[in-house]
Amino acid sequence: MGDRERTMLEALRQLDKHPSIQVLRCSSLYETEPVGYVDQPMFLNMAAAISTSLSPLELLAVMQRIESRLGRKRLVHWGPRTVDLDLLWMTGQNMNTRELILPHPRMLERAFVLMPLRDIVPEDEPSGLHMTVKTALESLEGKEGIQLWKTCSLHSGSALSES
Ligand SMILES: Nc1ncnc2c1ncn2[C@@H]1O[C@H](COP(=O)(O)OP(=O)(O)OP(=O)(O)O)[C@@H](O)[C@H]1O
Ligand SMILES: Nc1nc2c(c(=O)[nH]1)N=C(CO)CN2
Repeated sequence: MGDRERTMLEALRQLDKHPSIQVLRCSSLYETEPVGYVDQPMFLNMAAAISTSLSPLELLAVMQRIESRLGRKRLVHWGPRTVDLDLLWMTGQNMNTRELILPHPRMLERAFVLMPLRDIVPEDEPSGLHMTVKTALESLEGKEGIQLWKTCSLHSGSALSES
């Protein structure tokens, strides 16, 4: 909801500003048809690769603080929201607790996750997933509901900008 692109890039800037987080790569932005609860406007989705010394739960807490600072509102399950930050996976970390499941349990079913991920995950990168992002994407339907919105790149000095 709201200025989706601006909110998303601000979330990324706030992550990068954290002393223990560095945003390494970010995908293009994609406009995607809503999945799950379909009677709502299009989403913008993107993926970013970060490096961090934080534990998974510490990172999740940072992400949730950023969501609330940016005025996250969600009135309907899987419905419209201002911003939603999900942790997809962390190398070497598998967990299944009430607060955090890693890798994210629904990521391989979601073209709106896999298309942006494909931009930033090298094809041969061992991810800890049981299949590559490319294979998962090939086996999915519904990719037609996803359009490139804007390319996005990281520039030197960690200033995030679009082109
Ligand atoms: N990998 C994960 N990334 C983010 N949140 C997670 C993860 N695993 C479990 N959670 C928990 O899920 C809770 C609900 O998250 P949220 O409200 O963002 O769900 P959602 O984005 O609407 O749905 P979905 O999880 O299907 O994308 C969070 O409070 C968090 O504790
Ligand atoms: N297109 C799209 N649909 C969704 C999304 C999303 O990020 N993009 N997130 C959901 C729950 O997190 C539910 N449905």
